[in-house]
Amino acid sequence: MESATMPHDVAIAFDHVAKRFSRTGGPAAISDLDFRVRTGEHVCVVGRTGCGKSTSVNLILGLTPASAGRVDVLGVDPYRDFKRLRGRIGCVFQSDRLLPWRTALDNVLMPLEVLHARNARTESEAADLLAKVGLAGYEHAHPHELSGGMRQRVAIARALITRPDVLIADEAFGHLDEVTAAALRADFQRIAKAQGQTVYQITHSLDEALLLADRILVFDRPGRVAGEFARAQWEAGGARQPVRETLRSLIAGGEAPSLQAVAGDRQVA
Ligand SMILES: Nc1ncnc2c1ncn2[C@@H]1O[C@H](COP(=O)(O)OP(=O)(O)OP(=O)(O)O)[C@@H](O)[C@H]1O
Repeated sequence: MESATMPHDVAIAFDHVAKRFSRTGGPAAISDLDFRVRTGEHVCVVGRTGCGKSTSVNLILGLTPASAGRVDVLGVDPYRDFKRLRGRIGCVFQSDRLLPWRTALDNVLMPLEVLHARNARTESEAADLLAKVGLAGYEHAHPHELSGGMRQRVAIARALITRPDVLIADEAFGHLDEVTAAALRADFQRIAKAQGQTVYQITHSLDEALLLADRILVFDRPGRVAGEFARAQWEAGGARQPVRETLRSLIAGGEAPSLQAVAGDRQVA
């Protein structure tokens, strides 16, 4: 069902969402998540282990229902009406999840096959995408012939092949060596920005969040937003390190010093 109240410039909305896995009570995985992601915005979510980051991804993907509140993705309730979101959300996870018996090109084309949209034109688009992520010439390689970083590049191309409105990345670069991760992050951001995609990215790396995000959300246990920062806040002269420290403090679950106080300590204008 189309949401009547969802503004057009909002791609993802969590409206006081709670999630419990046990029907008989038990602790909440998410207690009260309330935030919006604007169309075309790149939001990175950070937070300590068990604060509900992956559960929020599963809610966006309609894999599990909210216990209370409302999740809205592109004006659609993803749990009740996921068929309306098919092809509109691309995902990259920590493990590449490639099918080992398929070539790189055939792995990229998988989402289109599910949509019955594989044809000569889309095959050529898949080859172009592989080239965009630096894999020209590897179209017919199988996953076992590729390095971990190359396999993750195939997974990124697969996430992009349907030209999704929303890209989800859940620890997508976390297991790669720093040089490979840096190159992949740059390509991922360049392509997503060029295509105007909304990105919802989970990461454990503050450097990654500060590099890629337009806005950073800090989650705390059990599943609530403990703080948020917009790029302008850490790009202001000298503010990057104070923001970093505030993020660290929020993630640790301690009392977060006010950003102004931290900046003031360091005599930041
Ligand atoms: N299918 C499930 N059944 C029961 N409990 C679950 C399930 N999935 C997650 N949880 C619980 O929900 C809470 C949040 O888990 P989640 O995986 O979303 O956290 P996370 O922030 O992604 O953690 P991490 O950073 O370690 O990946 C945890 O307490 C976890 O044990």
